[in-house]
Amino acid sequence: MPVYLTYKNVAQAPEYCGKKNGYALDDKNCFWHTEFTSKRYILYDVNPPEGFNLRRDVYLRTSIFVRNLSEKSKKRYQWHLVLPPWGNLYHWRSTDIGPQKQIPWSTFFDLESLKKYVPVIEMHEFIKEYSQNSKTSAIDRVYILQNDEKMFETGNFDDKNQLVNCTPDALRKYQASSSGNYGAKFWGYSNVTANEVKCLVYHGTMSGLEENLYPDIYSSVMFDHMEIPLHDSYGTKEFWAARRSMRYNSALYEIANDFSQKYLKSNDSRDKTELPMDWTKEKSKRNALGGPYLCVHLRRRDFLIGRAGSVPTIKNAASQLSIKMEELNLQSIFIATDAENNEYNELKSLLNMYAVTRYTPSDSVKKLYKDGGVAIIDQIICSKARYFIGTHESTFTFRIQEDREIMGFPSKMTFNELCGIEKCKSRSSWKILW
Ligand SMILES: C[C@@H]1O[C@H](OP(=O)(O)OP(=O)(O)OC[C@H]2O[C@@H](n3cnc4c(=O)[nH]c(N)nc43)[C@H](O)[C@@H]2O)[C@@H](O)[C@H](O)[C@@H]1O
Repeated sequence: MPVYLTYKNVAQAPEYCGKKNGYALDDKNCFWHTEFTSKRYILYDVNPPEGFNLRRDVYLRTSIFVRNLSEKSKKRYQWHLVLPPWGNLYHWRSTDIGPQKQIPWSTFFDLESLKKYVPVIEMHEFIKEYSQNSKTSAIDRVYILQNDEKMFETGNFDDKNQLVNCTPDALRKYQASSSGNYGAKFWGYSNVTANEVKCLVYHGTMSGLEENLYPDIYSSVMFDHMEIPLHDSYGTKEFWAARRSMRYNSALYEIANDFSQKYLKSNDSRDKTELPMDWTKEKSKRNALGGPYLCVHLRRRDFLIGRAGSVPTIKNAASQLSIKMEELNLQSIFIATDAENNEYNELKSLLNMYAVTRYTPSDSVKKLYKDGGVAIIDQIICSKARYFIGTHESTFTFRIQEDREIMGFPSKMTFNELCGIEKCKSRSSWKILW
């Protein structure tokens, strides 16, 4: 992609640029200066093992960063955030629904809502828009962000933003071709390449990345390992505005609502869980009642190994849930879980004095919305329960808690966790700010 703005002023354009109608043509590709002259694109990717719900948090950090860039640049540049397609996540194990890759954000989220916070475009739109007449979209510069490994040795925790030589290991994914162009198979697209790849040791918050953008030179910059920069504004009004813009695909709400009406006697208007269509019209409230059921998010699988102390046995979970059900005088329990069937069945039989249910998607729902969509349906159902109890330090649980904060539940009905086999750990409760 040529650097449109640099040569927009013909007087400044190098001699070797062709000139036409008072504008300069790019020397390499002879692309015309068109309406894209001030468009700038930020792309990003995340460490492959990270799960769906941490990735959603990385999106929040990045969207706040891009929105701030737009505000600072005062229309000189139109900053756009390119949404990295979803795919190949470790936890998405269903094999009967075809490959789960290059999934656009619109499968899971409502793009119009996201756009009310920051201009976003899907990767496939970017490829079309950016490549113009060319066969490939070459991102101008890619930064591979790296942690400062020496920080703990030296005890120096100052912010860091330092270009370093890339090790062959860091560059493994970015093989350079004989033309010097890097073809990384970005998200599996063979027509997306990079002109330059740099390694950057980074320690600090998102806003510090700005000094690496050089928008007069580059029109597209990508950051790999975007999970490394920290939030500038975690828990602030700005954070919550970005979070509120993350409404789900309306079809997922419909599926979740149909299920809760049918099996959990839930109804938005009676349960006071209605929200305005437009998230910017939402107002602070604490009167949500929720449907007459308790929802538990029971995280298993890798948590049983990596976080064995902070998750309960099935027996113990059942006993914690029965105590709560009695206290709340409820009859129905909804279980959101990644547990194996035998664990779910054991829990269900231990709780046989209650109506225990979980959401099982039809084949067509699975095919259309994949494992990510099914996870969101579980999250929506939990977000509307009278009482929610989650799993310690699961980002899946955190996202449900945030949705409940937005809907206006009393905090004590939301910030609850199952105690693990060791002991109950202290809970975090990040309350909404308006
Ligand atoms: C400690 C870290 O924890 C992180 O997990 P954690 O935050 O729970 O949450 P996630 O990062 O979302 O990863 C968990 C994934 O497992 C599935 N999953 C978990 N619980 C449920 C559920 O109740 N219903 C459905 N439908 N699916 C569920 C779902 O695909 C979800 O994205 C891991 O991603 C990291 O790799 C790491 O292990």
